[in-house]
Amino acid sequence: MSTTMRSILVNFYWIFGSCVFMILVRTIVHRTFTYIRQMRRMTPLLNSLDHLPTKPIIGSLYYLIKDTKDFMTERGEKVIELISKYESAIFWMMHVPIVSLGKHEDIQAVLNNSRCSRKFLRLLEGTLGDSIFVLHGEKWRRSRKILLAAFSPNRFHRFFSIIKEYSSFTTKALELFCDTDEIIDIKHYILSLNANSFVRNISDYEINKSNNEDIAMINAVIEIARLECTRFLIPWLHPKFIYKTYLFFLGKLHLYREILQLPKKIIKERSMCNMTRNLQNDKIAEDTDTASPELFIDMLLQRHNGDADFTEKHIRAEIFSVISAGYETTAATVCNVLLMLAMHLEVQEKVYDEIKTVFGNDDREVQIEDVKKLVYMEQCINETLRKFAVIPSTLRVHNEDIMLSDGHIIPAGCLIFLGFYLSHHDKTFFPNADNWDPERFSPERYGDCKNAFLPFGGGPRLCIGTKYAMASIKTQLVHLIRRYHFSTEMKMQDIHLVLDILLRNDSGYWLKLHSRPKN
Ligand code: HEM
Repeated sequence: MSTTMRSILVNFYWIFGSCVFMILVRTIVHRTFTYIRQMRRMTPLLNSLDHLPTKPIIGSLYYLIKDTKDFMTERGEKVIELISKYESAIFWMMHVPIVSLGKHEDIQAVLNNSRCSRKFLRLLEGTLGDSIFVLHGEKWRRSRKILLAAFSPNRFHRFFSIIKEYSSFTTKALELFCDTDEIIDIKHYILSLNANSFVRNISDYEINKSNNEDIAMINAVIEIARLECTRFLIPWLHPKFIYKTYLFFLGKLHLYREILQLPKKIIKERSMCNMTRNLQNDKIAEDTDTASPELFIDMLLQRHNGDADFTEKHIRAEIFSVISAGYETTAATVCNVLLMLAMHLEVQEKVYDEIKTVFGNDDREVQIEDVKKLVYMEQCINETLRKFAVIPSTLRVHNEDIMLSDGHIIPAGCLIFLGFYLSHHDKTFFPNADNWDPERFSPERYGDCKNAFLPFGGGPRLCIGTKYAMASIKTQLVHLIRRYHFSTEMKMQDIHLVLDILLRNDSGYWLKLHSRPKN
């Protein structure tokens, strides 16, 4: 290399290096000043709220780590233990203040405030991309409109036949363990039932059990939820670069590639299928262009065709988000209900009697009309969603001050933690809240606790899958309980709850299956 060339290169490196350094210093200085300015305004308002125990620098995180053998699995209980002592309180995740709300009036006031956003979820961009969870404003409205259309009750007929198909397949697969002494963890069967039926419902795609990639994506969703939660609790992991380095050292970077494989395959297979159909039949092509398509994936593809800004990346993000929001929440609820029924045999018999009343001695298929008639079963599902709120909390940010019911003010820009779990354990509405008692949701008593029961959130961002989830859970339970009587040796105190984005039971769902008398 000539000397001139070398000196040009050296100069280039110097200039480039200095620029990067300047940008870095500018960013740090800018962030520090913004933080100090924000804190100056926030501190007097925050000081009027109760404070969770805090240590310098590390904040309340110290109390989550203290006496903890495994931060990943024990933090759920610790967070709940810490914040459940207060109706509203402030806790510091290192330098970030978070206001925790547990009173339903306050939670609902924030949920109903359409100006509260989930900006913090930008953190999850790497995982969720530009999907409904991360979007706001007009883009969020458009995404929500598509999802509401895709999951509207007039499409339930199609959903039902798929859920029925997989439920009866699972019921048959469990035959192997019936009337044996074997105790099985039902979770794997229920997860697979829900993953398969959910993906088929949104896209017609069949998860290939022999294909490791499909299964890897499903498993990766669970692991990523745990990692993202750790990232949220430790603000030093918020910058993308640091988080990626952290993942690299944990050997977990591949998970983020894995989760996109299934959406990619779904899009490819569906696009090819639509192309073949259109070639074969021009009439169908016309229909797909004008009418509202049947499947969620087709709705996304239609939008993709008519909107240059809605790229394939957006479709992947939407598919991934809806799969992660839909299948595991529903599966966890089915498992929780089965475990509760196995622990409370007299309640299980009442549910069985109700199934017999609705279906008679007939082993006929479940119809949509049947779902409404399963009133007592719904009480059991609601009580389970109360006690084990699958989504135990959510977060919001607001750019204006908010006044709480007790007159305290949450300053603008502060992260707000909405504790559905705390509201579900409020003793004013749910006496003996630790007990599992479906009678709380009996028609006579439901009015007393309705407002404090928020398993699907509320306000403009109310869960889109509320009706779908309830119908799906009931259908699965009918198939299983009609065929098997469940028992367990597990006790309430054996259930170990782990918190990430969902609240999971980490101890498994260990059940024994006994056959019911055939009609
Ligand atoms: C038992 C099952 C389920 C529970 C407990 C549940 C719970 C929730 C909760 C609490 C929220 C509000 C989160 C927030 O306000 O930040 C939510 C939002 C959402 N849920 Fe569900 N969900 C369930 C099933 C489903 C299903 C089956 C779908 C599939 C369609 C779904 C799709 C969504 C979507 C897309 C949102 C975001 C809505 C938005 O931001 O506008 N969920 N869910």
